[in-house]
Order: sequence, then structure tokens, then C-alpha cells
Amino acid sequence: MSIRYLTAKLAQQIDEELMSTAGAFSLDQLMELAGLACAQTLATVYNKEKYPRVLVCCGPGNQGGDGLVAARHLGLFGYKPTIWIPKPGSKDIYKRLHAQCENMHIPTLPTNEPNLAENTLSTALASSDVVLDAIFGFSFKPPVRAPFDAALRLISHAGIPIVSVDIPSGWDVEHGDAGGIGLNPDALVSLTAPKEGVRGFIGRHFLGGRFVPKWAFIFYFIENFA
Ligand SMILES: NC(=O)C1=CN([C@@H]2O[C@H](COP(=O)(O)OP(=O)(O)OC[C@H]3O[C@@H](n4cnc5c(N)ncnc54)[C@H](O)[C@@H]3O)[C@@H](O)[C@H]2O)[C@H](O)CC1
Repeated sequence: MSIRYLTAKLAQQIDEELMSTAGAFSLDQLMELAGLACAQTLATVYNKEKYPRVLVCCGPGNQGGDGLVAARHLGLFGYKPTIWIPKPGSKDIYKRLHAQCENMHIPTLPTNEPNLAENTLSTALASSDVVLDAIFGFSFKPPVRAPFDAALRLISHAGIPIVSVDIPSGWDVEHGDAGGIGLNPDALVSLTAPKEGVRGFIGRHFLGGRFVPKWAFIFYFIENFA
């Protein structure tokens, strides 16, 4: 099989193109599909009877938005999601997605005092069954800054399954877990356009044999993208 890999820059360009050409998808649409795919993946692998308590860890970028959408769908599927979001994104879409979760009474862990982000995360991990890692996606640039550096260590050592969105958080998109604190998820959901999927992160790290999660899902959620 001949595989051509996407660079982080190209992945961002595809994203921009999807939202700027004629008949473009809006960011809201893409994020809704992405977040739903994440929730469906988690539900496929970790059933709500055995793994009801999902800790949804959200970063400050669009991937954090995917996490908020996933939290809402997980709530609708009958899970008990809790959101950890130490640096909420400033975009309007992010605020709306978070408000939607609050309207559904999905709890958000308090993180507004020094060290609280870490302490609350630690406590929450101890009472969770599975983590949805929506911290960093294809715009991550190492090294990991606080409070996410400590958070990644806590999540890694929590001893509960991890489902990562797009790229395991802490991994350099092109060079893998170069910093040594990236997550090693049990399941990975790649959110991408058709034909580019296996050429992206999964192609580079999974098919290349450097990263072998138990499960890997590729969601081709934009069917007419060429
Ligand atoms: N492919 C698609 O069609 C879609 C993908 N989506 C998801 O969006 C992310 C990419 O989103 P983006 O906003 O570009 O970036 P990130 O979420 O990766 O985060 C950027 C965010 O993180 C901060 N940051 C970067 N490096 C560091 C660091 N070392 N330490 C701390 N913080 C860092 C940065 O400042 C930004 O605030 C993609 O992976 C998909 O998950 C969309 O849903 C749309 C559809």
C-alpha cells in the first residue's frame, strides 16, 4: 500500500479549505460531526453500564470544542460526563458549546484558583471510568505548557482507559511523543476527510508501527471532499 502522509500544516490547510470553498461546511457543522463521532466511538468501545463516568478533558482550541460536543452527546446517550476545561477557548462557538453543556447540567470541574486545575483533575480521575482526551489536536506545538503538562502526567497514571481525539495529547504531530509525556490512549479517533485519513496521523504513527492502540477509528465525516 502506498501512503502519503499529511503534515500538520497541510491538515490545517484542509480544515481551512473545507470552511472557505463554495458549499463550505461551517465550523459548527464540522465540530458537531467531530464531537458526535467521538461520543459514538467511546460508546462503541466502553459501554455505559461498565463505564458510566466519563471525564471529558478539553483544551483551548477547536479540539476542546469537539470535546464539549462529545460531552453533550454522551449525556444524551446515558453516560455521566464531567468536563475538565482549565483554559476555556475565547471563541464564541466555544462559549456556546459550554453553555449547552451547562444547560444540560453536565458538571464542569472548578479550575479558577492556582493549582486547583491539577487538584480537581486528580480527584476527578479517581472517580471516573474513562477519559476522553480532547486536549490538543493538529495545532499542538511542543513543549506542553502548564497546566496541561501536569495534567497529562496525572491522566497517564490514573489507570483508566483513555480515548484520544485525532492525536494523543502531548504528541508532536509529525515526530510523535518526542517530549515523553504524551498520552498512550487505548483508542484513537481520527477526524478527517476521505482519502486523507490513512495518510494522516494514523498512517504515520499507527500503520508505521510506532503506535499501536487497541482500537483505532477513522471517521470520514465529509463524504464528498476530494
Ligand atoms: N479536521 C476537521 O475537519 C476538523 C477538526 N477539528 C478539530 O480541531 C482540531 C484542531 O483545532 P485547532 O484549534 O487548530 O487546534 P488544537 O485544538 O490542536 O489546539 C490549539 C490550542 O492549543 C494551544 N496550544 C498549542 N500548543 C500548546 C502547548 N504546547 N501547550 C499549551 N497549549 C498549547 C494553542 O494556544 C491553542 O489555543 C483538530 O485536531 C480536530 O480535533 C474541528 O472540530 C473542526 C473539524
